[in-house]
Amino acid sequence: MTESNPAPLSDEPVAADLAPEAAVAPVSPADDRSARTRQLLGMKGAQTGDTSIWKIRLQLMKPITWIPLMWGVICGAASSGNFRWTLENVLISAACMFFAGPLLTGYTQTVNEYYDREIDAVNEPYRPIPSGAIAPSQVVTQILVLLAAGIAIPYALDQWAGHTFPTLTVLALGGAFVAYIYSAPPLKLKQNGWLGSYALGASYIALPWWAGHALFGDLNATIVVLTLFYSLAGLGIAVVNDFKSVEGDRQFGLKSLPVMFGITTAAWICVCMIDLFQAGIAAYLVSIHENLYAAILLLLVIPQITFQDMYFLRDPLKNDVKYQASAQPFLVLGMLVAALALGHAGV
Ligand SMILES: C/C(=C\COP(=O)(O)OP(=O)(O)O)CCC[C@H](C)CCC[C@H](C)CCCC(C)C
Repeated sequence: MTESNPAPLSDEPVAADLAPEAAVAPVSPADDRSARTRQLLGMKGAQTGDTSIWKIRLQLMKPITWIPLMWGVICGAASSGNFRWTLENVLISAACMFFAGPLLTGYTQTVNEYYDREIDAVNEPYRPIPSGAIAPSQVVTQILVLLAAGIAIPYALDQWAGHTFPTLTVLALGGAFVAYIYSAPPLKLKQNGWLGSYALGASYIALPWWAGHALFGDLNATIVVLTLFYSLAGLGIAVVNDFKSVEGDRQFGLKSLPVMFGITTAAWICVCMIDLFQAGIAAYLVSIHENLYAAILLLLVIPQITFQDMYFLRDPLKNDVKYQASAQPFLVLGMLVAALALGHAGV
């Protein structure tokens, strides 16, 4: 069975029997605690065996992945140049972060888990659907609830902002659509390494940025183009995520960059994209005379290059998670620096 020709969508738990070893391996109490936390956050190295349906539902939504989207909203609010520290603005921003993170990213991840259940039975059999912890029909209900709430809140925020054109609602609908075609057949963008990774990078950097910007200011073409450019660095980050599943991806015909180019070349493509596109944003900041912000952004790229050299390029398969944990804080801080510069320049 290949990814391009996926299994019929039955209501049966997919593959508890494909991964019996995951359920019986003995673990120490410390390992057990860590595995449970990883399970709840939706991280690699989790364990099976949780019986609470709410914990399983949360695990499907991968809370760890909400953070970049929530951060993107903050960047957008900063780049609008209009954010003021009032209680109302803080609550409104929190509502925007809530729909971008828990609701729509939660929806995205749940859709992804649903359509990936066959391949996950090979790559990560401890995940909720392949381990049999939740039935696919329950997952579909979860997807619909998250989607409905993830559209209702931006609609309310459009009313608050007095938008004549419902920008936030349209962004949410567009994001939900991209999320769907990313994971679901027939398009399944993730099958194509370039397209899928760019969709992911843009959705994690540009879309929430646009939402935060539109909430407090006017979303204009310059911000749209710049953030789409920034998303090419996000593409590099997205590819880092593909090294862990290279064997299963190859087996299921998914053309991720590591599958297409091999581990070493793909790792170099990753780091070049991450570094060069951040540097490109810094160059733009210089061009609009935001030199201090540009210098800070470039300084934040240096530790990322260091971690690429120390961890990622030496062994991308072993050090992918370690690299992300070490380098990503600098990348996301750089996003905020760029956003503040744009807000300061009144772009
Ligand atoms: C499902 C996603 C990544 C997981 O991909 P993959 O299956 O390759 O990796 P795993 O093996 O680790 O599962 C993320 C896909 C993102 C998607 C293209 C679009 C996201 C849309 C946003 C959530 C919408 C935000 C809207 C906005 C207005 C804030």
